Amino acid sequence: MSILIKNVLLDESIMDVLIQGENIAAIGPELNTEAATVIDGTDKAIVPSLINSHTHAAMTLLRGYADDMELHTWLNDHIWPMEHKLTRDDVYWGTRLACLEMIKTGTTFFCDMYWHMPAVIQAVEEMGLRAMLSSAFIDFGDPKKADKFKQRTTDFFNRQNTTSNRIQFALGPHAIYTVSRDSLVWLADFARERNLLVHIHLSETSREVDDCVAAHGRSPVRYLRDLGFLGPHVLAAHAIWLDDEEMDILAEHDVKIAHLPTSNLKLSSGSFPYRRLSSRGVCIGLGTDGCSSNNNLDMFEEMKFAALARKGLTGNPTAMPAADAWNCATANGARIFNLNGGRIAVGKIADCLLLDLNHPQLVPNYNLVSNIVYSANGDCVDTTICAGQILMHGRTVQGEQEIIREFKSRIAALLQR
Ligand SMILES: CSC[C@H]1O[C@@H](n2cnc3c(O)ncnc32)[C@H](O)[C@@H]1O
Ligand SMILES: [Zn+2]
Repeated sequence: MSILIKNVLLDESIMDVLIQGENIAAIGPELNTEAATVIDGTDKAIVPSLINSHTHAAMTLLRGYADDMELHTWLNDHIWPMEHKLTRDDVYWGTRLACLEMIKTGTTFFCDMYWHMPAVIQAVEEMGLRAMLSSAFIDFGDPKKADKFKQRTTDFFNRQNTTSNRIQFALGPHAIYTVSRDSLVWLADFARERNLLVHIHLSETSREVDDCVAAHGRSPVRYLRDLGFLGPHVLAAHAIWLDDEEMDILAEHDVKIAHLPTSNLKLSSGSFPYRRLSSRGVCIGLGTDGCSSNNNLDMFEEMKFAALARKGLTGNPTAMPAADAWNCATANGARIFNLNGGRIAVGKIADCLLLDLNHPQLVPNYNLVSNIVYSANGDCVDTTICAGQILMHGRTVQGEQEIIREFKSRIAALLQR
């Protein structure tokens, strides 16, 4: 399968871009070649598609279900009781709706952590996206639950769960307050033996830090370091409440971070120390978190919130320039998940977007990155391509109506339980 995109804006120039198979095969001012599909790129810009570094996709099922409260009340009193009722089919349709929303807003890769993993895998396979899927682990300090999750994790990684090369798997210990010390050590060893990424919520609230100091005599980052948990394969979601030494520890261990500005603002979790981490060389990706703490999956909004929150919370308008927000959502995400993408160049994976340069929010076009971060939203995406497959063209995604219909019927059934 080949796609030729003619006369498209790439950086400052009008180019033709040829996609062959899953990769970008050629770029030039006028490519003299044939292709199975030809797209007119006039008045479109080609950019890399967006990388959502941390989400819980099926939480589309809980969009708007519990708002305007802090994390622990939100989780304990509202989200977890409701998640208890979710079936495999709920998660399947919740993830399909999430994938639809991501395709429509220009995201082609997401890092997920959720329940009912086979349902998530099936949804991602069918929707054509790429994903890193983290197998959830929560034992609440109960040895019986710990044994069950260890067995479930071992079985999961001993099976072939997919034949798709678009899907990778990670370990997903939820957080230090929901996973016992023994299990964290077990997971650290398991990750090293099998060369897996470990994805964990970390230092999200001041309460998490206070509770950790009370229980373990040290802060969350020091606790994980002392357990031998930290390393370049660790992805920490949030990482807000850090002192200088903890930032040094994260940098020394080359821990990766998913920054989740909307979730942090909505749950009033705290202010992310972007400059102090990035100046230490820590690789920071951007994510939405789930749809109950955001409440959507639009990474364009996320870039804007990231840049604006930094300025508002620090009083410094240079705190996170547009180019930094863009890099977090593209090249940094590619580095975290080991994707040969994050930019448009020959040999890179064909994960890209065509933005509609006639969309009112993209005119005039003095600076495309400025427009993308501060003006655009997901509606400015005309075409979404992942692994050389066109998932949306002219804002049409195949099967969209069926997904919305089935999703709504799952919600009706869920409310009867
Ligand atoms: C183990 S599956 C993932 C688990 O995480 C919950 N969750 C969603 N958002 C957050 C957050 O910001 N901090 C901590 N936990 C969160 C989600 O509801 C699932 O139960
Ligand atoms: Zn989360």
